[in-house]
Amino acid sequence: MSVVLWQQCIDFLRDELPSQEFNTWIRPLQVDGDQTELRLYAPNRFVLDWVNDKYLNRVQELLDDLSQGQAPLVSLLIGSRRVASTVRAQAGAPAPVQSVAASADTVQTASAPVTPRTQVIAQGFQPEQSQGVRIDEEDPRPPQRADQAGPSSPVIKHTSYLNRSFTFENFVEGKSNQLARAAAWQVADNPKHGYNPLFLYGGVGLGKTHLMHAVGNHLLKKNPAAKIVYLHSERFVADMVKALQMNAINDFKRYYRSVDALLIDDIQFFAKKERSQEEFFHTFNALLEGGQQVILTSDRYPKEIDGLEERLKSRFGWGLTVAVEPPELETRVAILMKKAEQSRVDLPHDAAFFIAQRIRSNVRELEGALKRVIASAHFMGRDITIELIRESLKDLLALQDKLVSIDNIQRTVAEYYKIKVSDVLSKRRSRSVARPRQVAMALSKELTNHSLPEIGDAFGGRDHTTVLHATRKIAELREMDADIREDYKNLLRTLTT
Ligand SMILES: Nc1ncnc2c1ncn2[C@@H]1O[C@H](COP(=O)(O)OP(=O)(O)OP(=O)(O)O)[C@@H](O)[C@H]1O
Repeated sequence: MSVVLWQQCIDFLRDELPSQEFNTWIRPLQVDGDQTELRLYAPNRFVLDWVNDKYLNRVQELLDDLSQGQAPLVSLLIGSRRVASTVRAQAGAPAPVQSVAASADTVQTASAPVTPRTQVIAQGFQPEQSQGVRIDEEDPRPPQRADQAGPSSPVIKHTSYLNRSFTFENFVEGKSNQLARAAAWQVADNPKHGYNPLFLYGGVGLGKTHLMHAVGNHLLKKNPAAKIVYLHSERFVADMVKALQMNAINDFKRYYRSVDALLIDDIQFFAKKERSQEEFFHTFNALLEGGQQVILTSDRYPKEIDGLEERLKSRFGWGLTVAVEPPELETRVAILMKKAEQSRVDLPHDAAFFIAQRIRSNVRELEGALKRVIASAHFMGRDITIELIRESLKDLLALQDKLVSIDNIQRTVAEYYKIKVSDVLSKRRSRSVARPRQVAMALSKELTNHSLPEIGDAFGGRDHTTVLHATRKIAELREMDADIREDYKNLLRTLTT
């Protein structure tokens, strides 16, 4: 009964919270219980503390409302270990918190510290030539470390593929990546915390790979002998196929199970590759059981990756799953300033602001634009000014302007809210039309270089004060109303990528 109640409760939370928050904190909670008790299992302490702090009161309120005052006792636990608090949900009453004794745990174990005595970093597994193909699903031999693998071991190229410039120091923190950075830092600095696997997800070029490498680099700094393996998931698949062809699958298994930390990028590429998923599943389990750290990235939330086995999706949720969002304007400016500083280039603040205002899609594009500007300044022997930026990014800026015309914004908003463009332009004042119109005006102000009177004109000849009012109203609602916040974010993404 309490589980059913919980399902109803999360439906409300899904509506109330921005999807990133919901996915990070509420979705990973597992649940069981009976008439009198509802047990919520957080995958680790980080999630537990956060949920306890931020959402438990609301959960109690909802449960109380839904059960008409008959809410069950709510316990928050890590895995199956009772480490936190038991909270009696009572309508209208503040939540009393009592300590509960610890019981034996079963699930999440902390990852081991990086073990010394292994060679540096290898990008991937290189099988020796051998004849025939024999596929052993399970290798009965215990995993060996790469340096213990003996003369018949695969040839492992000890080449560093970690990008040494992707460090925490070079990573600019902002609202959009704060949580991901904090989680990555925890893993890097204190791998015993048990955030294993760390799963970072988000759109292209937003810093997932950078953060992943930052963890690897930090682990290496603490222990230069650690074996940190970074690779793209396509490389894992290719290695596996090669190992199968060369009858070296057991070496493959041993190799990947011998690492101190395995960093795999863009795991959405595993989708629909069943054999690779199978192999990865065993590797992943072996590493987790051995307390070795796993870090994964993907372009979307794991449960939303089509063609990925359920058991993998569910195991990814054992650790910590965090989103990296597109950076907001201030962070984009800070990133540009940082990159310019790294290149020892003098970038005036107004020039950085100008670029950041126009290039909004992702950090990779932002970096690309800055590189072009720096190259132009260098070749022409000129300082970086807004004029120089306009010249060197002419095509890019023209494209951006074209993409985000007021027209396009009106069409996109109308489509999003399932209303007609003519409604957006009309004088109708009903909420279902007026709010989307205000959103479209606010987006036009943010995404185009048109003045308030020009925007007013484009919206059926309205006064500039109406546009001003709309932008202020939407800014206020984005702070207070999760739906509008989410809508605005989705529309921004659609219009700028
Ligand atoms: N917050 C940041 N501070 C500094 N540099 C950043 C930040 N975010 C991203 N970058 C830079 O942007 C570029 C792209 O980042 P990265 O490769 O990590 O993106 P990604 O999210 O892994 O994208 P993809 O999914 O395409 O692999 C890198 O050069 C990285 O250093």
